[in-house]
Amino acid sequence: MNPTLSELEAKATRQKAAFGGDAHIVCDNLVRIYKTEGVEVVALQGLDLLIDKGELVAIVGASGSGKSTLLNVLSGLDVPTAGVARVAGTDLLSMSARDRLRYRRSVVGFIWQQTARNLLPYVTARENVELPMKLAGLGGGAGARRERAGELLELLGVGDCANRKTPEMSGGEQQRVAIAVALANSPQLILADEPTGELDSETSEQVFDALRKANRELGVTVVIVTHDPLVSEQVDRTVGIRDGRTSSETLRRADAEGQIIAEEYAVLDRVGRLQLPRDFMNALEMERRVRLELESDHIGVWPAREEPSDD
Ligand SMILES: Nc1ncnc2c1ncn2[C@@H]1O[C@H](COP(=O)(O)OP(=O)(O)OP(=O)(O)O)[C@@H](O)[C@H]1O
Repeated sequence: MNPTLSELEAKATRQKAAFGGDAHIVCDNLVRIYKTEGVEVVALQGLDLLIDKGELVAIVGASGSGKSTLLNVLSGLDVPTAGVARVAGTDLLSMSARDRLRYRRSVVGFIWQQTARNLLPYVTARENVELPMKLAGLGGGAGARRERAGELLELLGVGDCANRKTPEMSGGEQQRVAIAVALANSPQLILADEPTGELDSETSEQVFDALRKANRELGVTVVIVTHDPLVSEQVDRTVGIRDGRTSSETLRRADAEGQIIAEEYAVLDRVGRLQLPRDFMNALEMERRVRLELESDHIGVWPAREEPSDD
């Protein structure tokens, strides 16, 4: 017997609910199209991504691949054109303006690459950290806010900068204070767009350590967009984005001797699409079509056979 319309609807709803389950971040077929002067740019082309609560994930990809667009969507700064984007159960497409403000103030914390964009220049580090609590009406009274700001600065190794104004700190110190600012309202998620981009390698390491500390000690989920191998090679999972889609994932784990083993995977979406690495395709001159063969434990991918020519 054919299923009724309501049975089909129930099935579709079940399938929709199943994707991502209770993952902390769910992006399902996410699309973001920018329109400027009649020209459309598809920055995200059906991106799928799941991140669990408490993960520390790096996002990498060539310039223009859509990394910042994704981060802007997750931070609530930008609204996607279509698809699903959900963080901690909050649907980022259907939020009211009021909910968006609340989301940006208390669910996510954001760190920009430009140190100057993260902090107010004319107040101290401690006052910078107190400010988001004050604006959100959180953190108790002035005394409690002051105490929390001090604790966060200590945790991130910049307790001695508490009474210094922004220009009186190094770039790395400013970024660590920026992490404290982002953590002020106890967010569930920290997003950082190239947080070590303007720093030398030693200072980058201190900033990355501060993010790792926030992740491990406070249990905050951390997503970092980066070109910095120091960051992308030290997280448990690195997600590669190509042409507005997740294309690869590198997972790292320690073996029995404590050596870190990194394995790179291509991402398979729900309808079976995957992106072959461009250098693999170039090496075998694969274009337009490939031949697939199902083996007992893998699928073989071969360049298409040469078409016999007429002459
Ligand atoms: N506000 C905008 N208006 C029009 N097009 C935009 C806008 N923002 C981004 N784009 C375009 O969307 C695409 C993705 O940009 P995005 O900034 O997300 O890439 P990215 O991977 O972060 O690059 P980069 O590493 O250079 O920062 C690019 O083609 C970019 O030109």
